[in-house]
Amino acid sequence: MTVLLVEDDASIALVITAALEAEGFEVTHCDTIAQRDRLLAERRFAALVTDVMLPDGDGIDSLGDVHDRHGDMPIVILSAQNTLDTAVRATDTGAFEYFPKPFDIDELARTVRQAVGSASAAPLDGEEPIGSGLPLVGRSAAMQSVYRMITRVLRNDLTVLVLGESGTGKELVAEAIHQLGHRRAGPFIAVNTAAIPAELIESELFGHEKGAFTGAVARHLGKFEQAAGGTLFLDEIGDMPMQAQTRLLRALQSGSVRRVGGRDEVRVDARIIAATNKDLQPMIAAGQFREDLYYRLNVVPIAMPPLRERSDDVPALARHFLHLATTEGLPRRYLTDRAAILLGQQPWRGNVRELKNFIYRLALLAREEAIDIDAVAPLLPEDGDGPASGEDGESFDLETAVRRWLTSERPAAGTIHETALLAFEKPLFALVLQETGGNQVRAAQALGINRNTLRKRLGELGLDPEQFVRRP
Ligand SMILES: Nc1ncnc2c1ncn2[C@@H]1O[C@H](COP(=O)(O)OP(=O)(O)OP(=O)(O)O)[C@@H](O)[C@H]1O
Repeated sequence: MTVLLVEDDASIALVITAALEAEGFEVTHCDTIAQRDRLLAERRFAALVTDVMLPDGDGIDSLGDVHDRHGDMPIVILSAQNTLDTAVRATDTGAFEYFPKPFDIDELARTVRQAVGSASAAPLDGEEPIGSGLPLVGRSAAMQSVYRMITRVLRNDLTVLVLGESGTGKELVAEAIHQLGHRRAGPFIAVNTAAIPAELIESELFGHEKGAFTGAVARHLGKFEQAAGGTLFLDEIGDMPMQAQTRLLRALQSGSVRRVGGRDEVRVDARIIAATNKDLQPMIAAGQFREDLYYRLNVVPIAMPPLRERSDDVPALARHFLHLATTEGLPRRYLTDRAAILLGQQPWRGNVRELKNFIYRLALLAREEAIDIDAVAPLLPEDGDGPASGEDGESFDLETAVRRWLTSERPAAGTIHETALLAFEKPLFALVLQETGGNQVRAAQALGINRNTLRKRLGELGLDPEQFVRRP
């Protein structure tokens, strides 16, 4: 993957090139806006990194519609003018990140890597490898705040608390911090504290000595020790029993653990990332979560937005998962824009996890290579809020009715239009006949069809006009 670097200061360009190459990129370097535009017209780049003050103009103002034309190419802007104005102008271009000079060169390189990772859900045109770089997909403003927070903790060992509803990607964030951070050579150990029986939590986390309790046939290293040199991810921290919370707090405070049944304190060298989908504040108030533990863990909070608050990420996520499904042996499929929009309108109460499962199901069941709304709609959960309503209530009702019909009938692909018209005709004719009191001549006139056609269709649909005749 090649990054286009526009920087007229040769020494800065050299340093940035080295850092980007260390991140695994190839770099094409140029000094001017004119060269930049020529290169952009010629080929695709994974990202554009540009200075602002260039010999032939302003690197931001000259961007014009570059972002529109290269929608999936992140733009990273470097500037010596640390004014709010430059920052705002940079953001207006759709830039992924704005770096005031002087900046941390490694952070810049990682941000580019991350930006490319997040843009990697580009349409399946086969040009951009998907899944490289950061595994997190989504370029919404909400996710950019998340990325910014991630970049801030990569070079330190500050404890991170990832908060958010189930399925929003909390574990993925923990993995990203580990993978991109300075502990990446060490292990990433994840432990779901909610899944371990209360009486086993301590031995799971801190280990036990041989004979510490019945069944402890050998010494066992706990997760803290297993994570030495790496990262320990404590998931579902809000579900931890009180006693284990106390032990955990002690370990965090002292920086050491004692194995169950052991005497010695063993120093721990693990970066701690905790996560929960619980709202800890009320739990603290109710005495269910230790306040001091909360402050220990909540050094750097990262709040994961629910998917419904960043629905502009849904199409990219959906396409990303379709691609993943292909790599796992499911047939190659792609989403039409209409289908992607329909997906973006769903509430996704189970967040990204629900969307992911849905897309895998879709990839499995869709018969056509192009997945359009007719393939999506029948699989949508029934309790979904459905597409946003139109201005007037009636069009909304109709849309809902059609969607319900699609869900319940599930007509075979290739027959939907015909089946839908048949399904629609019957109640329509019945209603009009009801209005005309079974008078077929007036009904045909109102419908604007030939009387004989109406009669024939009524026969085919099994509708007896007699039943609508009003009797005194
Ligand atoms: N931004 C994203 N880009 C790509 N995949 C994502 C993203 N967010 C979540 N996923 C995927 O969605 C699934 C759920 O994510 P994850 O397990 O990280 O959620 P979680 O918030 O930890 O959930 P829980 O609270 O239930 O443990 C995973 O398969 C993950 O890979």
